[in-house]
Amino acid sequence: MIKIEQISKQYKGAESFSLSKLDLNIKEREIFGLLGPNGAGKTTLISILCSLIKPTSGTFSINGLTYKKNRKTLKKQIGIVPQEYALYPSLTAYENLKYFGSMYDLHGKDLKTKINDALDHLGLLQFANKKIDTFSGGMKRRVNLIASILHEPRVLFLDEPTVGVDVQSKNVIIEYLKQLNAQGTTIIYTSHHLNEAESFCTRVAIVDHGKLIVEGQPKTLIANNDGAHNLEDVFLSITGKALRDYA
Ligand SMILES: Nc1ncnc2c1ncn2[C@@H]1O[C@H](COP(=O)(O)OP(=O)(O)OP(=O)(O)O)[C@@H](O)[C@H]1O
Repeated sequence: MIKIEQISKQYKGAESFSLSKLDLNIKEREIFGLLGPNGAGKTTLISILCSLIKPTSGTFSINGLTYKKNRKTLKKQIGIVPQEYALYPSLTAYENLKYFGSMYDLHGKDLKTKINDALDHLGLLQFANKKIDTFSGGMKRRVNLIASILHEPRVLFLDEPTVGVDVQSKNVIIEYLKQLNAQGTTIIYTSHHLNEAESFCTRVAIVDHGKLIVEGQPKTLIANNDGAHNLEDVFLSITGKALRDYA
């Protein structure tokens, strides 16, 4: 479904490549985890796949469609949950979602039902008419997620959807994503929560220094890595223990 061929990215003015000749295939209905240390290139790859930025070289297609030729069709088929909140703080949750829905030509009763259903599923219906700036981090993450799925995308990209949220919110988010996946949505997400990725993802890729290091089912990667008991052991054995600070 997603075919990535030899994607490289060098940001303007940067000395090195943030992605280097990366190849990857993601199948329909997968829950695919992009894992890697800080600065590995995960956000860069997701941003390219969502056409927020252009690759320096290489190509990709989603469902056989490319942004160059099929921009409008593709835009309707994908949903994006960015790392930063895309919400308007002085508007209510409902007003925010109405706005995002209208960007995908959703209006009236249909939109209202979709918004209320999603708010209900994510435990937010009673807060529908409260302003976003009164919401906790976990509540904002859940509204951010709803904003990206109202148009029922076939592929959903999420950049660290459970960062900075409590365990309760995290569980609700993961369960909702599993439900979307069971209904046919392909999910590609980045995370630093390796326990979460191990149980949530059908397949993961570990990237480091802009390169794909390994990919496979979590259980296969664990079995193939001597002495590894879980995905975190695999991750540390592949990426090492050195800190990855950058500024
Ligand atoms: N706009 C930019 N201009 C220049 N360099 C950038 C830019 N955005 C990212 N980079 C660099 O590209 C590399 C990959 O960054 P990226 O944000 O894709 O990593 P990441 O794996 O998502 O990291 P994190 O886990 O910290 O979010 C880093 O070295 C980063 O400094």
